[in-house]
Amino acid sequence: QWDPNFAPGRNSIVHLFEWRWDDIAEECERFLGPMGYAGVQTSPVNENAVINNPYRPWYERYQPVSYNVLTTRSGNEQQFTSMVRRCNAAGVRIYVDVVINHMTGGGTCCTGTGGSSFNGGTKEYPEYSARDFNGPESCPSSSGGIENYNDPIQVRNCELSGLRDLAAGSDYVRTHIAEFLNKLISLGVAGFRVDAAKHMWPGDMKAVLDRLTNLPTEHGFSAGARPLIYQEVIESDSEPIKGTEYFGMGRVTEFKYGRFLGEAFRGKNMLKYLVNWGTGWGMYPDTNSLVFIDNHDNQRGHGGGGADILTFRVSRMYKMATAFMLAHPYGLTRVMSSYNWEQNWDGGVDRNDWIGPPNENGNTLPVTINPDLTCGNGWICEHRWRQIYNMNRFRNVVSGTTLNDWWDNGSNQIAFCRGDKGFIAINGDDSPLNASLQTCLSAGTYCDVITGSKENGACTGLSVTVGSDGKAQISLTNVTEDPVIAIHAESKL
Ligand SMILES: O=C(NCCCOc1c(-c2ccc(O)c(O)c2)oc2cc(O)cc(O)c2c1=O)[C@@H]1CCCN1C(=O)/C=C/c1ccc(O)c(O)c1
Repeated sequence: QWDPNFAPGRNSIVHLFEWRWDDIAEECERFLGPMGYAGVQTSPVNENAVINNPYRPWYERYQPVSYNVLTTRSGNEQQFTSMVRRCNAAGVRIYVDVVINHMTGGGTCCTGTGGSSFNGGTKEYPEYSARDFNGPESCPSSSGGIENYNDPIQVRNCELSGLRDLAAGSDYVRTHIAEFLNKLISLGVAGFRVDAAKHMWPGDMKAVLDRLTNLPTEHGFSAGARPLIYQEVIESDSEPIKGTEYFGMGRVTEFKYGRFLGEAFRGKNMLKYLVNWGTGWGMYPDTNSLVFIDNHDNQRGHGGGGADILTFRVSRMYKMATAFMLAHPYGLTRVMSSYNWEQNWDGGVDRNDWIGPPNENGNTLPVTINPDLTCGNGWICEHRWRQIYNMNRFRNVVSGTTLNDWWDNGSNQIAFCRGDKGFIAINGDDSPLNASLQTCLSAGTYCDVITGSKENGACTGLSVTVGSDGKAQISLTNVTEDPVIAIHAESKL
């Protein structure tokens, strides 16, 4: 269902992509809890195929081998269980990325990350055998693979990029998947990101989710709470399958969000048009949508969104777009937290888009924290960038308010209030913004949370003086590092 089961006062999920369980547990206690983040999306927790060619790619996590063996390069069941408890105790929920549409590739063989044997060729896995998979009787394509994305039957019943396609119509498969998800719920997980949901019949998805238990009260959930579900559906204007088919089971990833914001902040669309951002732009209703600037797939240049997706590599635009996302009331927000890899552009394609997490001989490196609170060992930690973690707090302070007092200069300078709790101004023009604007805040001096924070009763960055009429002189040159000003009720001196 659609409610994230967040602890009070928290609003955003962070995708700690490929992080180890021990590191997530530490991060919940030392950073995410104290900074007011609401939850973590983890990488898949169940055993996956060990792929050595290319060497241990990120997408090996998306080739399941077993549901019963919770051992991956992020850690084992004991470490996962401990992490969920520690994060829940810190007020941070855990959402697991679950891959339930398929198992490994047909050519993949023979050992999983937990040591299990399997054979993709013969469709033999520890818990599944050939009869549990779709074959020619249900897949209409000659190759057995998805050949035509305009045929919803092929998209659901044929093999996605060669991956063995589970027959989710079978009672055994539905029950086995539900047992896997219920095991995770018993460990304290608050919900699931359902990978490749577009490739599952909505009816099969519903049959599985109807088998799920309530969230256990001993993990701090209210009685009768149901797991949050958000389903990955990469829509395309030309494809018949739409996210709305999946609204009945939970939220759906809204890929238009990152595409449109990428276009706008890259200057392909004027920021003034963001005045009706949300359903006004044809995006899903607020309660059905899970929104993000980029994700693990489209930050690599493919998947839903193409070349306009903003990532950590274009950090100035990325921070502007993220500030807008976290300030705006629309959608359940997810912040991407990436690792670095050296791109190798060759004819418009990154030949290195497969590269897995920082590692030594396939063992994922721990996340190290530098004295300036940034991460080392190749982890980018966007969620630890001051402009982003301060805007996460902004989102918490303004929660429950609407968007009001929109202002723009007719092109790329915009500003708006959130009730009487927060105010943001963004300058996307190549000329300075210098105007007296309505901030909707009470008179006083406020710390700008983009250039700094309010610490020990003082502003470490710029401060803004609001008059008794709620107006303030907002001055944003276009050459500053971050052409954004944000102030809120808790950044007042
Ligand atoms: O070229 C590739 N794949 C073919 C084009 C991308 O198609 C895939 C899509 C896909 C792409 C676009 C769509 O509109 C769509 O409906 C599905 O979803 C997947 C989901 C998985 O769990 C595992 C996969 O291997 C894929 C996949 O290969 C490379 C090599 C194998 C993995 N992979 C990839 O590119 C892996 C991509 C991938 C993996 C996990 C994800 O959650 C995801 O969104 C994409």
